[in-house]
Amino acid sequence: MIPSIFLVRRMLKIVRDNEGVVMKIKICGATILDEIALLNRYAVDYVGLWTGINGHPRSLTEMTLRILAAACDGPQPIAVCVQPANPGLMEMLHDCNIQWLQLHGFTPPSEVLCLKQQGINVIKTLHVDDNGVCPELRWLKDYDDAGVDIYLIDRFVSRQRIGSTGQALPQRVIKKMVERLQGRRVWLAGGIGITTIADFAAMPGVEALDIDSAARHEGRIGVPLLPLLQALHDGVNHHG
Ligand SMILES: O=C(O)c1ccccc1N[C@@H]1O[C@H](COP(=O)(O)O)[C@@H](O)[C@H]1O
Repeated sequence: MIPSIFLVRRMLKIVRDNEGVVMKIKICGATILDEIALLNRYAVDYVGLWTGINGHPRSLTEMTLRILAAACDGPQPIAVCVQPANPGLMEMLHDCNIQWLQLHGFTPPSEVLCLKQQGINVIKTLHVDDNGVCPELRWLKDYDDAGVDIYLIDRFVSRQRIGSTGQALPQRVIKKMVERLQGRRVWLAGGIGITTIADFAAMPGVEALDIDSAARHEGRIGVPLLPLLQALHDGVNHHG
């Protein structure tokens, strides 16, 4: 049976109140106000808004970014980009009152430092393949020194398909990466869905789960979200 929105909100409050098993949720790639309204209602923690990604069907114009960010009532908006080269980016984020920037490309530590000096919170994606190879690890200390706030582990397939693979990394690879990142804030993305979310519900060292594909039905964030949150709640209870 599908629980009511009120029950889901109560469940999520329990997830958050239950010390030690809190798991935050980010839903990525909202493009319309109806999606933001749903994420507000379900008390999701973060909303990813794609911006400045040339040729991406869900990359937002500045005006839409501003409207969607302003509509976030609870969830914190995160601008998600691949190359933060646009000189007006920081001004735009400031105007839109967006305090978080997810760098999903191969931005070097020197550029991260520049962005940090302009006062934005940075989430740096770590591209990890199924063998556990992650090119950014070589510069981990430089990223730390540049001031990366959060590291996001995502499955890497190819430069032609840099995100939203809808496919998970092997568990042993995730565990090894989380160990390697010990002492840092770590988020996890890549194929988190209804059948796997419970496994990640209380994963030590992971602060938030980042979901795109599995929250969508016919391209829109919607129907699958409630069962996903229910499965997360069940997972928290199971592990707790
Ligand atoms: O989806 C994309 O095409 C994309 C483009 C630019 C930046 C990020 C992108 N996707 C990211 O992929 C992960 C997880 O996706 P999934 O749950 O495996 O479908 C998420 O962080 C998105 O921001």
